[in-house]
Amino acid sequence: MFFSKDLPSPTSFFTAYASMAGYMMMIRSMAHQLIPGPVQDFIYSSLHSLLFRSTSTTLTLTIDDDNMGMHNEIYQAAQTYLSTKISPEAARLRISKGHRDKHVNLYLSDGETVNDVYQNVELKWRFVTDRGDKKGDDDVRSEYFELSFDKKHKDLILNSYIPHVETKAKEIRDERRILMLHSLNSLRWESVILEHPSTFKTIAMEDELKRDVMEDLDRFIRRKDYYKKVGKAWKRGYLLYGPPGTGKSSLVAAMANYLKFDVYDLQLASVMRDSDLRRLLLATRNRSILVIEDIDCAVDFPNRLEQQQPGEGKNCGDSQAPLTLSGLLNFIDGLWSSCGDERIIIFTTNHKDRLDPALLRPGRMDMHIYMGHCTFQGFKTLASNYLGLNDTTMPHRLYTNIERLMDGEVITPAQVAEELMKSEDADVALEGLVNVLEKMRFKANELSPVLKKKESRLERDEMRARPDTEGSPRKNSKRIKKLVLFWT
Ligand SMILES: Nc1ncnc2c1ncn2[C@@H]1O[C@H](COP(=O)(O)OP(=O)(O)OP(=O)(O)O)[C@@H](O)[C@H]1O
Repeated sequence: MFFSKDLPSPTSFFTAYASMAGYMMMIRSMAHQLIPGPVQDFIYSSLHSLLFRSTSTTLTLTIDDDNMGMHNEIYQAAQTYLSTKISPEAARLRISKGHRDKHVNLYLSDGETVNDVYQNVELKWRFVTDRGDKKGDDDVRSEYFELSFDKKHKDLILNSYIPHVETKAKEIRDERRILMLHSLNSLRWESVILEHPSTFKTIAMEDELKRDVMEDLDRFIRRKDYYKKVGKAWKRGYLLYGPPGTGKSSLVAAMANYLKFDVYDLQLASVMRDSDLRRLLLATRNRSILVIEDIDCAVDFPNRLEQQQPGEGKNCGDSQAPLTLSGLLNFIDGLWSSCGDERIIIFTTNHKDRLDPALLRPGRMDMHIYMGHCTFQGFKTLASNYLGLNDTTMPHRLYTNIERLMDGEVITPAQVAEELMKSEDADVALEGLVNVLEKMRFKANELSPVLKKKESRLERDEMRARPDTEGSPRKNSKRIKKLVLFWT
């Protein structure tokens, strides 16, 4: 039991307190002078973690944009992912727009937070701008995200949530991506926005072939690690062949839209030398499709060699050497494909039989795709595109007629499209198509097999006697058609 007479008097209490505080101040200022700053920080942080470690259940990951001098892909992914999760209450946002962006992009600004939920786990993102010790010195500024969540979900977040953020970010980027068409102008790539409407949904092709092509593209995109493992460059080659107007260019555009890849339209007729080709190919970007159209007539390689001036090098390794098919193929298989990722090359031709065997040998083009005349299935796709006729509702009364007349040998999809565009009234447009089909079939039946053979031989001889050159009207009209096609 205490008696009030045992307690110190207020005067002696305050005297003891004052001298104690004095000692503390003295120790503190001595510690400041004697112990170096970093050691003090270490002591403070150790004490802090000792005192508070056991009480905190939150884990905070910091994600900055530095990965040993390279970009940190998680930071980039977080930035894109969070831009779609910004709350309407956010008070400060950053705004930017690239020259290829259609819309402005919004990003979190300093101190702004985003709450997210993943598999019932609550997460909190915060964007931090750290200006370092020197206030106002922009050079020492670092920016990073903080991701906080309950510690017990650490494995889920690292192994499942972060990959989820990366996948979502890729989808968002792909969706936002503006495709470009690069064409040659005076041996330089000139770029315009590629807004071609063709997709795998709108293209008239047999369903099975369409599925095969899409699966092949998907597999190619998925297999980055596989290509690395087997030591092959991550590239894929396609040869599209078939008569004019069967959709080869449309398929190129559909592939570009599907993959969100830019298109480089390499007009070989304007490239005369190996060195120019190398420079142009090395200037192409990843995630792109290189198209060489009409390869059978675009590159008259034997003629180029004949045109070679005396004294000009003949070796394809010589930068002044004229372009040769083997030079082109070797370069595409070698340096070009190994110095970039996700490259696709497409050759198109109306005459596969005229191609150099070097192009056709196994392993050169991974997939040969035949684009043929319009089948009834292809017609239904076009009727849906142009007239809005849906296959699942009651078929149009003329469908039976059209199916009988269209056997995949008489009319091209381009000709069908032309007929369907003549009227917005489905009855009128389809009646027009039936008339055209009947005329075509009549003409085809009229020609006896002997006559047909003779006609195709005559046509072939005529083509041989009139080789395509850069300035020929046929070539020019085709090129103009292509440009119009791409730019509309
Ligand atoms: N398979 C198809 N599916 C949808 N539309 C097609 C198809 N084929 C042709 N078309 C239509 O016809 C037009 C011309 O087709 P496209 O240029 O793609 O054919 P192509 O086979 O590349 O012809 P060419 O061999 O003359 O270059 C396209 O703009 C498109 O409207």
